[in-house]
Amino acid sequence: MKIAVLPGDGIGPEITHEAVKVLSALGDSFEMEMAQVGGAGYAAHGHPLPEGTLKLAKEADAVLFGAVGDYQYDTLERALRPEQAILGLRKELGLFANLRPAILYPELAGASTLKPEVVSGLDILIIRELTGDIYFGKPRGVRECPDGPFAGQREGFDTMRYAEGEIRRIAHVAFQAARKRDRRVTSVDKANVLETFQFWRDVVTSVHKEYQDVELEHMYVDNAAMQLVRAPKKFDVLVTGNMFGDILSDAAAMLTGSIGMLPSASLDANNKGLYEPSHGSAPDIAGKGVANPLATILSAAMMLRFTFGKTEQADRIETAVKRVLAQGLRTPDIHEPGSTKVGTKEMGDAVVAALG
Ligand SMILES: NC(=O)C1=CN([C@@H]2O[C@H](COP(=O)(O)OP(=O)(O)OC[C@H]3O[C@@H](n4cnc5c(N)ncnc54)[C@H](O)[C@@H]3O)[C@@H](O)[C@H]2O)C=CC1
Ligand SMILES: CC(C)CC(=O)C(=O)O
Ligand SMILES: [Mg+2]
Repeated sequence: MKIAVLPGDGIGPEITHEAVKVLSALGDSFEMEMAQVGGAGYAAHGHPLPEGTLKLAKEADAVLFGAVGDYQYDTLERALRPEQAILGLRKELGLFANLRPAILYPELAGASTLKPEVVSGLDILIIRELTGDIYFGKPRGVRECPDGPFAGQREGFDTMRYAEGEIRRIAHVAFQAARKRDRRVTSVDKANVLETFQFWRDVVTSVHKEYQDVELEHMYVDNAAMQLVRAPKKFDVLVTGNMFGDILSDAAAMLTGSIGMLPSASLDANNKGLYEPSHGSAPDIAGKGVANPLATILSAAMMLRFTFGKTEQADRIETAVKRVLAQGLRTPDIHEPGSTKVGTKEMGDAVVAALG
């Protein structure tokens, strides 16, 4: 059981350290090897995804990832920016299915920015396609605008595209996940405007024929964004493209109390995966010891469940997280009167102590 640990930038090293601590406390024999990635990879090796890091990620059974990105690298040419590391890993490892469960722990009902009755009992699963869409489509760039009122000026452009097979495989993931839950899938698109997403809707509808025991509804992304804050509990499984999923999952994170609570699993066709919190490197709080490590710790639990099939160990971590929340421990991102404020390390220590 080899795990490649890639802490990355900003709060990445702090939160990953806590997740490693929790994994090490389980009493299993994981082989964990660390490597630099993102801005740290660029600083050490001149590339955000150094060859050795990619090799390690490919050889390992799973990857535990922190986050990448820092303002100081924002002016580098795009190919060298830290974010290319996570995009490159997703593509190189074929991690097309991103599972982002948004669960509101009862102890945090008062911490959400939404009213408790809107969010209490929330348990939805956002499934985001992760290796296609406008994030990867080519051509892209800045060129001379060929026509129209701005002809001759510079224009920026990207390409949105999805191949049928890409849509089919993520639709299968969504329907199969729904079978283990409430058997309802909402496919989110923008079929009223975009060719790519009319095609998405048609293909999802066709895959649905194999899953007649699962209810399928289609929803435009603007409405989905509204429904997520109006009545989020109406959703069960939400499946969507790379960009819409990126945006909607950050919005869903706030239903759970904080972006620091939302874990994720990025899986290939064989459940080999990369596990990372849904948030970024949070440079604004990096190095202060206040980042919430729970999304990363819960991502490690997802790793045990999906890649290693260690359900009991995954349950142990999730139960420990519930226990520390029940003890009233909160990192500062979660505003709750009467709670006990702790830092990143104290939260990690508390989870270890609560493993039982
Ligand atoms: N997978 C990845 O590695 C991702 C990397 N990024 C990168 O991260 C950098 C910062 O991006 P932002 O847009 O600011 O998004 P972000 O998710 O890093 O931060 C947004 C806000 O949430 C807070 N936050 C995030 N995680 C937290 C945690 N665990 N505990 C407490 N507070 C937390 C931050 O302090 C900030 O106020 C950029 O360079 C961006 O490209 C962004 C998203 C994903
Ligand atoms: C840095 C981006 C490429 C990724 C992102 O925002 C995400 O995966 O949520
Ligand atoms: Mg994002």
